Amino acid sequence: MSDTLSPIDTAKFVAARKALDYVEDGMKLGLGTGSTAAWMVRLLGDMVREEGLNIIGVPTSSRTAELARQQGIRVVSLDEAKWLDLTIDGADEFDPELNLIKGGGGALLQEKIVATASDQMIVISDVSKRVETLGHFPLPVEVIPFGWQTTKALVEETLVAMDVLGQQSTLRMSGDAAYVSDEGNHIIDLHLQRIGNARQLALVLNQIPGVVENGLFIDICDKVIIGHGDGRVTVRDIISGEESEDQVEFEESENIFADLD
Ligand SMILES: O=C(CO)[C@H](O)[C@H](O)COP(=O)(O)O
Repeated sequence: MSDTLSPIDTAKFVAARKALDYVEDGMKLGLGTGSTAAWMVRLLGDMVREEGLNIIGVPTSSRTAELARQQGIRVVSLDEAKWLDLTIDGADEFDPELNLIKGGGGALLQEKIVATASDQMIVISDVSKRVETLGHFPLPVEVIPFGWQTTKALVEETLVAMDVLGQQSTLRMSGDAAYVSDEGNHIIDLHLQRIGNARQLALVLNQIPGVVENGLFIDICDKVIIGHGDGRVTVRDIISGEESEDQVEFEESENIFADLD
């Protein structure tokens, strides 16, 4: 990877960096999954080492657990932590109400459980994920392997009955085999283009036998930190309605991307 950050990497980096302003000593933190969240975990590791913070992390995937441990962050299960102060995670899309599509990285089930068990969820994202209406990004639906083809057919029938635009669904693959989540499930991606009523769709999908969870996060996210390619961040809080802007300064020499795989 080049030593110079691309605008998209800069945007993700500054969003991740800004999120750490909300981390306090003694917090129990939900640690998200994906490239933006991975950079947040790396920066959090630096903070824990340099400032000696007493932080407990609950990862939302085996990948994040491994990274957090490598970074010297104390990792516990959600059952051990019970309730979290804050979860910081990425997203595939967010709308003006801060409803989200998540699960592009296949970790939506643990991500939703962890975010819901937190006092606050902050999403960190580059500006490209901001949409007026959710649905351009394929909506992931996690299903149990038993009878997954029947579940897929039922999901498609449901989309037709709800008159949702675009009713195609595909089984997510990992090479030649079906993708298997950390919980041993498969993922069906729904290619919808536009989700008119995300709240209703989220509820209806979870009524279908075989569906474990869907990637619509409704009323879960409290704040979004949007990174821009020039180092600016916009912070939007859904509860206060406030929006603020800041500039995150960093040296190219601290390019944490340079040693990523
Ligand atoms: O939901 C997720 C993983 O299941 C990720 O948060 C989402 O896919 C965004 O990833 P990235 O930060 O790499 O763009």
